[in-house]
Amino acid sequence: MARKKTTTKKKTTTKKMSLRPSKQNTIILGSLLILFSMALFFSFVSFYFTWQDDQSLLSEFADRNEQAKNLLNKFGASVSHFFVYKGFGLASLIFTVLLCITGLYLFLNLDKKGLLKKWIWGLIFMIWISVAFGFVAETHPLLGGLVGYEMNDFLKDYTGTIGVVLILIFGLVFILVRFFKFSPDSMAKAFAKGEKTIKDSKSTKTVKESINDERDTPITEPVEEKPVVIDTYTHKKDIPHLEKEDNPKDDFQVNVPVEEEESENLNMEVEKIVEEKEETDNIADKLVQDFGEFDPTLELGNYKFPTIELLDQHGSTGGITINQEELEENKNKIVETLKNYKIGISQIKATIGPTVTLYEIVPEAGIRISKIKNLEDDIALSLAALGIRIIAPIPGKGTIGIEVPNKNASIVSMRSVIASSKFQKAEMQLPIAFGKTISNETFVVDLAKMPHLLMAGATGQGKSVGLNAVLTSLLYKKHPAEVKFILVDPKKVELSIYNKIERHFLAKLPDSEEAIITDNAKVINTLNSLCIEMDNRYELLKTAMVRNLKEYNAKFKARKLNPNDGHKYLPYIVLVIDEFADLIMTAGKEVETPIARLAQLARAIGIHLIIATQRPSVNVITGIIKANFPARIAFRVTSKIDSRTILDTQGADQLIGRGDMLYTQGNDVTRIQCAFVDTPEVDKITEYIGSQRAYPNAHELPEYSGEESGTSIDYEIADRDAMFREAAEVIVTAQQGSASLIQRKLKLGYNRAGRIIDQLEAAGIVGPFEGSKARQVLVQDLVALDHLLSNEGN
Ligand SMILES: Nc1ncnc2c1ncn2[C@@H]1O[C@H](COP(=O)(O)OP(=O)(O)OP(=O)(O)O)[C@@H](O)[C@H]1O
Repeated sequence: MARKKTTTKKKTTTKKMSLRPSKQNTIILGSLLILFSMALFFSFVSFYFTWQDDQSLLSEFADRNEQAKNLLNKFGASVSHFFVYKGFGLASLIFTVLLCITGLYLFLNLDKKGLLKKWIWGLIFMIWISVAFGFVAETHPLLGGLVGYEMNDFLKDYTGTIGVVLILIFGLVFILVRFFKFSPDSMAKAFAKGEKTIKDSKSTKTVKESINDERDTPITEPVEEKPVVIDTYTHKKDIPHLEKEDNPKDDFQVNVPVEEEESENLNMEVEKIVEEKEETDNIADKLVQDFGEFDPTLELGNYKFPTIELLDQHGSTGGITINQEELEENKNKIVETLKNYKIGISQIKATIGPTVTLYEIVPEAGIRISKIKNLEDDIALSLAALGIRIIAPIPGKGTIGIEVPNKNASIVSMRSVIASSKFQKAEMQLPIAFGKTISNETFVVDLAKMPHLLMAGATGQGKSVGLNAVLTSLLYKKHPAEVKFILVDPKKVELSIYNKIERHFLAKLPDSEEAIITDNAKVINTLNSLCIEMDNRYELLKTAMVRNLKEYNAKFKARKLNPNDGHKYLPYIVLVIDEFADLIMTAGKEVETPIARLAQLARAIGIHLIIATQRPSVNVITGIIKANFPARIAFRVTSKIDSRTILDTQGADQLIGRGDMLYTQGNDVTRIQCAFVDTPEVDKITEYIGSQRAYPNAHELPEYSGEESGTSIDYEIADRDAMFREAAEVIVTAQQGSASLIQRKLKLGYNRAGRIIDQLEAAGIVGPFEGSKARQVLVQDLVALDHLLSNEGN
């Protein structure tokens, strides 16, 4: 086992390395090219002075006793012989320059767009120069090199001397026009400029003289006042106007066009200077250009999403069968019952859902709504049906709704909701298809928006199926890189089917064997670890200057965040706790506090909680939990009080069970028939996913050393936390040794409060860890504490 683990770890590191090499390797390659080009340059230059002496050594390269005079010894002599003598002669130096430029581009990681152009022009220069030298200095082979000599010879054989001259002139013209951008115009301008600058120096003198001589007022005015006006406008446009109007003299007019021409030329140069691209954003652009956006799914690139065929139809063919007689009968009974109570109906309409039919009635004018509401039980009695719910009035409509269960409820299969286009096309971060509403519409919500979910209902009413529907929805929509689950299952059997996808979708503490947590003590550690993960994620978001996980991941994908600074793609984490009541009964505040903290703060950083409970009593669903779980689902409960505890309103007590549920995310309550997914189906899905290539391990949560690990630590007095004394006073005053108390009173983080508790234990102020109970406080009062602490140093 251990062996297996190490090899897999190695694999991941090599994989990670391979993502980064380009940047480091280009720097190395760049410096290598620069140094190599320098070596070539020195070799070539010194070759001109030493080639005669070294020529005899060329054939004795391997002989160590022989030494060449070239600055780079035999290497220099050989390479230069090849490049200079047998190659391009003096023009070979251009090659070293090109090599050096390439090295610099790589070393400084510059945009390599212009590099190819430089090489093409460099080679054209090399050929032209070597041919030119070959032509003018035929007897000096080192100037033109063998290439120059041979090409010259070749051309001469076919075109004669004049032909070679013409070809060389054409080459020169080509280079001047295309590379140096020479044109007859620009040459003429350059000449004119030369002349004018000479003239300028003369003319400024004459202007000054002429100012003094003749026109005093028209010239002194603009000279003194106008510059102030000019300052507020662009110089280029205003100066000419003023000067032209006021000074029709030739001397002034000459100055103006010269300036304009200069600015034209300057404009040309300005266009070339486009060197702003040095920000991280643009580096990111380049990275995105080079490698594309970061793809978090790449590590499991071949991952196949589960297919719809893995899910059963459960006998439902999608349509709902409702008996027309039943409809008519129910309508008549409703109308009659209401008539008995002197409530007239002006209109009635039925909407058939999978389990219930909604009869919408519009009462006659003047009828009080509360009257109908009070008749709920009577209507139920006359319809002889359980689970009647009256919605008076239906929010957003001017009608009163009466929900009557269908005699033959149809099952809403998970398959039908997963296959629905509403779910398939859902552009949500964490889409969940719960089931179908009363009007037979697939109900899809985004867990990321909820942002946490509380599920409650009496036993056997469909909670576990509901949890499976949530998890299945996510498995059908999300890649293993995008979401991780932490599953807490005190019943040990409900969620164990998800073990198969441990290395794909589950997250766990570093040292734990099982990914699915069944032990309540471990839940505390996991929750605290999640709190650390939350703090870490907030830190990452802060440095990335984004507000939530979505923006963070988008920025990371666009390669704007450097993995070397600790940034990484952050998957959503969904914590599912089945049987929360059990947990809160055994661990109490120790779970409630981290859960509340996570629920309050974790929404922005992609940690979402789903807690399910059988016992919806107030000591389980406490105020603090309720306040932080706006999205709630109630399956059937046994009493109105339970319904109120979950939903803050009654109604859940009138559900018919078997997945009939009420969903609220604030004010509105929606009745939904939960989609049914059976254990064998989930089994097939997890099998399908589990048989595919997985990550080496389950996603690791940050390490959390619980309070129990600190029992034997002997803390030095000097190492104590700055808040140690305050914490000791809080604990002694309250006579309750718990980290969460310190945390609350002193507003400290988990880790710090935990450390202080350890230090208090080491100082003998509190007793050892006692599981879910608070530690015993060993100091009676503040006087005793003072005494203890002041005697400590002695
Ligand atoms: N959406 C549904 N559609 C049809 N039948 C359902 C649905 N949900 C639950 N049932 C039926 O109710 C039974 C009990 O459901 P489930 O196991 O989810 O209940 P539970 O609330 O989790 O119970 P417990 O709390 O005891 O675990 C299921 O075996 C199934 O037959």
